[in-house]
Amino acid sequence: MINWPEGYGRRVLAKVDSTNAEAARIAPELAGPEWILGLRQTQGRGRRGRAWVDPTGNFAGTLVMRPAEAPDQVALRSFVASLALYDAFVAVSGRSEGLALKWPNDVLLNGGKVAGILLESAGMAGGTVSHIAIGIGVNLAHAPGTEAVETQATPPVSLLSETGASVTPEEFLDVLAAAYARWETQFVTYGFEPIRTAWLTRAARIGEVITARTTRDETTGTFETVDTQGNLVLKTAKGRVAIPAADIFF
Ligand SMILES: O=C(O)CCCC[C@@H]1SC[C@@H]2NC(=O)N[C@@H]21
Repeated sequence: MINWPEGYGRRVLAKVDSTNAEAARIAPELAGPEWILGLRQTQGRGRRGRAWVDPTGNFAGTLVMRPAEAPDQVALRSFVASLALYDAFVAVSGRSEGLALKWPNDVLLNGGKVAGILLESAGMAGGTVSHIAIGIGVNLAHAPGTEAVETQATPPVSLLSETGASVTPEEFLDVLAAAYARWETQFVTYGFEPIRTAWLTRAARIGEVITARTTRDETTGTFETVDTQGNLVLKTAKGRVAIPAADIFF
């Protein structure tokens, strides 16, 4: 273990249903932030109720924390985690070429999805959440087949296939945890603005026409920015639209 960040716990499980489910189980007893790594995950879950396919050799991990914060503040952690992932990929592959962040919380490598984040929070008490689970899945060694993803979704790729970098989940955790701790310190010290600025410099398709799709509707427009609440801002024929949650299609 190299440079493990002070104050963060680390547990490695040989087999788990979902590291996010494990996070919810251990949250009540938590003394401080804790990383959970699942070497084998049998019921990985993705965003919007989708399953997350997790072949052995890929990274499945969750950071569980109990910040005394309101839900809207907590939700901004997906940008913190995206930046940490970006830095971790640069550290393990030695390059930033081809890396980009896709709103709200995917990492792209050479145009394919190499990592996704599922942020879950629970248990409001006195206006703050009782815990958050930042679940991170990284295709280190294997990309799931395109049959595992929706039509028109960004095709999955793996770090190994795109860069030749062979990294174990444990090695990736060490690098990711250190990177996350650095961005988390920025966030709690200076707020969302430096995170937002850094995220935008790494954003995919900024200034281009994209489509944001929810279960109810679809909006197409020019990707202008991400606002101070983390919303996607599209310039459309009807004016500017701020979108809090959606899937993006290029
Ligand atoms: O849909 C997405 O892009 C988000 C995928 C998140 C998957 C990770 S794997 C570790 C953690 N545990 C889960 O059950 N899901 C997340």
